[in-house]
Amino acid sequence: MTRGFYIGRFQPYHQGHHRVVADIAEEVDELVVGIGSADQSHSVRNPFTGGERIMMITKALADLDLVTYAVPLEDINRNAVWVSHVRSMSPNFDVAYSNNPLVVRLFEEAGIEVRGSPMFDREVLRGTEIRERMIAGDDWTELVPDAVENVVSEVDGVERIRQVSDTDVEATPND
Ligand SMILES: Nc1ncnc2c1ncn2[C@@H]1O[C@H](COP(=O)(O)OP(=O)(O)OP(=O)(O)O)[C@@H](O)[C@H]1O
Ligand SMILES: NC(=O)c1ccc[n+]([C@@H]2O[C@H](COP(=O)(O)O)[C@@H](O)[C@H]2O)c1
Repeated sequence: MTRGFYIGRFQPYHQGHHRVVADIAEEVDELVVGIGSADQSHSVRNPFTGGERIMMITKALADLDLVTYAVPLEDINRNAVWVSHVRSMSPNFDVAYSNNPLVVRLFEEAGIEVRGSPMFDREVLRGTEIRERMIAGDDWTELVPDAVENVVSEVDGVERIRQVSDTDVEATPND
């Protein structure tokens, strides 16, 4: 039995992540999806809460023939103990999947095997691109699984990211 661990911010969970998970499913029996920066929300870079990202991932992965666990992970301000933090919150895992150089380094220093994954259609399949399209009013829905589109709609996510991306409205002078 092999259990994998795939970490990301998933702001939002998109088709690139989904392709990676489908590939990982060929290599492991179970997968922990670690939702990084789970304490961050309501900003342009991190619009969705940990709970909203749990919904996106749980619903998007429902059809996969793979046991998955979505685990929210708050950031901590000490990289040297981050892997211990992850381990304290996650089911045990045998191999971690990431392309993030800091994450790779921290897991390798902790003696955990790390595997990279190929990038799919990275020109457009990027959280940053999707958030920019939401703000601009361009079509972003084709870049995410249907389940994610539904969650964004349920939480009024497009209106939220547009509102928080706005600069302060000038106060009207009284005199
Ligand atoms: N299009 C993609 N194809 C394959 N892997 C991807 C793709 N986009 C992101 N990943 C990988 O998924 C993991 C989590 O990514 P993350 O949540 O930061 O998404 P992102 O699209 O890079 O987001 P952002 O643009 O918000 O930084 C990382 O290891 C990242 O390399
Ligand atoms: N010290 C820490 O809290 C720490 C260290 C390394 C990675 N992380 C988190 O892991 C996640 C990595 O995901 P990405 O590969 O999508 O950047 C991010 O949410 C990042 O904040 C946190």
